[in-house]
Amino acid sequence: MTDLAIAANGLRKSYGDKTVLDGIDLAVAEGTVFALLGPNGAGKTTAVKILSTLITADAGQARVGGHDLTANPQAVRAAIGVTGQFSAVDGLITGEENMLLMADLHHLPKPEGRRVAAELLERFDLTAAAKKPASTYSGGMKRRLDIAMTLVGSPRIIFLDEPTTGLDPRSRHTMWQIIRELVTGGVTVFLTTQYLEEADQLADRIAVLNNGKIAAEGTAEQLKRLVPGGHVRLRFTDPTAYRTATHTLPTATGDNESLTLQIPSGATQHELRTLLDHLHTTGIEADELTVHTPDLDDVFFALTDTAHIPHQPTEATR
Ligand SMILES: Nc1ncnc2c1ncn2[C@@H]1O[C@H](COP(=O)(O)OP(=O)(O)OP(=O)(O)O)[C@@H](O)[C@H]1O
Repeated sequence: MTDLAIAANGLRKSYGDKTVLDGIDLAVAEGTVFALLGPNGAGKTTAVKILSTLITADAGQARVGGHDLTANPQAVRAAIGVTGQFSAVDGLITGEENMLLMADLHHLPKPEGRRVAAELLERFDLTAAAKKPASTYSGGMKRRLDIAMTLVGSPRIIFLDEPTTGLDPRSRHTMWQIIRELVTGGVTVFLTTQYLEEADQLADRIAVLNNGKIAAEGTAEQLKRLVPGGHVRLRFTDPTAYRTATHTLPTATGDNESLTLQIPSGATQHELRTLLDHLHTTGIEADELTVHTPDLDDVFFALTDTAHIPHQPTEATR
């Protein structure tokens, strides 16, 4: 079995009479990306704070980097890096000075600190801006500097709390690339996000946090199989063909305005072939056939309290 970078059991945390974490278990294998998904206020940041020793849990145990959180928080701190929603970047000093400050905090000898800072600034495409005050950086540059600062101490485990919130699509993709490179280098990434696509793109395993509990956990594919929602949609331009199809497909729901039919389907090869055979033998010609398979949005809406939020499903047109 792969060694676990993070292993937590029965973590609980309440603020007053509000239970934020109601006994959560986590297992994150070394060198993987784990995404903790959840709606606003679900307790994602609280989980990160506990696992990174910033606050203590009311109950439960956890080992991070092989060290017990309660017995050996110093060793945990030495093994991890944390980039939170409130960045460690000091806007009044330059990017380079921020990096050198981190190198000092990690007690790196001066020449070593300068070398590491220069290397990381280069790696995160910040060399040109290195001598400018960090307050003049864009949101994406600040996030990159924040991660670069986290890497000064060469952590094996990195907690990224909503690393791409508020970033434009290009900066988000750059951040994803950075995260992938970290993992290729053997780092374990514990990520919180509200972006389902982000979890889908990056995470080896995903846990959905809701009402203080892990509502579901698995790979993106496993989670997608948990929810119904797969269907085939047929669109017609000929009202007669539409009506005939409606009569011969009893499980279909129709929209008379747009002349479309929605047929529940797991979108397996067998189900699709059966449907296509049926259309062929009954002589029904649809103008368009689209297949919808459940995506992480479906999972999220099915498992969390936000089911009322409308969303646009992703569709593959055939
Ligand atoms: N120090 C605190 N004192 C009291 N309540 C707190 C404290 N910290 C967090 N909470 C509450 O705990 C709940 C979970 O907060 P947390 O920040 O962990 O959620 P989150 O999932 O990270 O949300 P978001 O996506 O909005 O960042 C919220 O209801 C929050 O108001």
